[in-house]
Amino acid sequence: MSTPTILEKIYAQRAKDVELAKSTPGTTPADIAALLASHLAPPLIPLVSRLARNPSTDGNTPSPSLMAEIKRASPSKGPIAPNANAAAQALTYALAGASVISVLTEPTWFLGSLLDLRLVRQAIDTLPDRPAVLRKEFILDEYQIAEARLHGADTILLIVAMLPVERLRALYTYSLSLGMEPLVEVNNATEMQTALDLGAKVIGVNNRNLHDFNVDMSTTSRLVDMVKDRDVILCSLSGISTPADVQLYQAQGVRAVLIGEALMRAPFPSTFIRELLNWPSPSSSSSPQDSDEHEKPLLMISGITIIEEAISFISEEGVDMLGLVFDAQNQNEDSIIDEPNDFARNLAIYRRSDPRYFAPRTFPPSSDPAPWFAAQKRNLLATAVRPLLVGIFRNHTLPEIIHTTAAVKLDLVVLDDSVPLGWIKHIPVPVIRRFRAGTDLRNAEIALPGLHSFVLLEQEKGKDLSAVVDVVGRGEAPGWPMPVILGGALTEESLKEALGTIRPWAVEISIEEGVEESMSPSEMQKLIKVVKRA
Ligand SMILES: O=C(O)c1ccccc1NCC(=O)[C@H](O)[C@H](O)COP(=O)(O)O
Repeated sequence: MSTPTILEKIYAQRAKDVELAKSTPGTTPADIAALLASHLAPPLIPLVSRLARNPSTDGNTPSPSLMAEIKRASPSKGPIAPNANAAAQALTYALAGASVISVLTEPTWFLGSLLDLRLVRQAIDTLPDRPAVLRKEFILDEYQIAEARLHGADTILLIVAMLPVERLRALYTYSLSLGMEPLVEVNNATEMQTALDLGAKVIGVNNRNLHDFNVDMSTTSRLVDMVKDRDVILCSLSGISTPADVQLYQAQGVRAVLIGEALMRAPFPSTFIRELLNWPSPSSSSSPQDSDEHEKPLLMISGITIIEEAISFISEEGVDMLGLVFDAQNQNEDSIIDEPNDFARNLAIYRRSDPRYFAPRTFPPSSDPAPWFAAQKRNLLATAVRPLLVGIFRNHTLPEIIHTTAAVKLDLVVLDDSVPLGWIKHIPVPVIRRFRAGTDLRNAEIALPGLHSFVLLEQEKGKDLSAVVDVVGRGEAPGWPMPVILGGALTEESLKEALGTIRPWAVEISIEEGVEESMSPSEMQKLIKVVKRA
């Protein structure tokens, strides 16, 4: 009897692993099916269209898309990066422009897990154009496909060399039934024909022979002609580590490259990715308008409670956001909260007479990948409507907030950090969450993506800026400082210092009377000047 190859060994071990999982209470096939039927699998994105878009499709020969792999170890190389943080690595790949994150979930030889898959999905879930998540696995049973879907994969791998054709077809069909177009892996012309006969839309040629570990970079080149003029995305997998590898495949019509080891070993994966794929750095692809807007902070005047005051501020040039206070415990005649319909009527009349509200909408100049808060800021900066109406709610119930937001046609809502985070999903406009910078913010859910869109840090009288510096410095992702709106008790000096160091993207100046941070009209004018000159 011949010694089993590594692929045969992995197959045998995985078959045992699957049987064990299937017989474990809580993860039986019936359990997984019930969880899927309860809508517990997160939403999918389609692999084909995600792969077809890449960060540099402008040129005549578009760059291949990147499928970036999380690979702690391998049978051929042993440990590569055993202590890697799968979620952080995936976020880095995504922000560098990867179209797919490939997650090896095999535990024995690759040190992967379903937890890695789930964490990867979670880490990139709130990115505006997130990469697809691939469960890179030795799939031999429908059970593994259902597991993949439940844990957040958008696609799975099917290895032609490992499966009898009928099994391959059954698994392919099952994956499609769950909405996932698989990546079908081949290593020679016979396997390529099998993949084509299957109707696979995404075919990966593995340059590595999975029986003997031999890596032959011309494997992909030899099979390119078999997919010419077909509706197939051809990918090249394994052994890719230099720009020359990518350029050669690009010239041959390869549309995606899957890279594991070289990325896991790169000290600076983002830079490495840009060099490898010859992608421009994100800043140079942003338009001057974008960078100019980023430098100049927006001005938010808040604390307005009276209808006439609001209308007069709206007509004033230079105010970007207008904060209207709705305080359920402090109502008086003519206040906006008492007469939201009056305000909405007046506002509608005003808006009809103001050409700014009919200015053509501009769209974000750049579709560079960005994490949640940076993307929210970018989207807001792209809106032509100024001033944006911001409702500052105090002591209200959720239904009251929802009703008033609609009645007054608010663009944004400010909520205190004491308000339950869960409310945010139900409020129909983006939410600014206000935190007091004087309190201990280390465990506050400031940079939690996916709920509030913006963070307002309220400076307290007599305190230095260290708490704000800390929040900004910790950032929302590696290399991405946390964008903040700065408000509260600001002086000319502290504001100048903040604009130079923490660079808030907006400054809130409150004219509300009777609160600790209220200021005289002359103080307010001084602060406005500082913001406008920034
Ligand atoms: O990588 C191995 O040693 C290996 C051995 C046996 C079966 C599969 C194996 N790797 C899986 C892959 O296909 C690669 O992880 C993937 O293509 C990335 O390759 P690389 O860029 O060379 O890490």
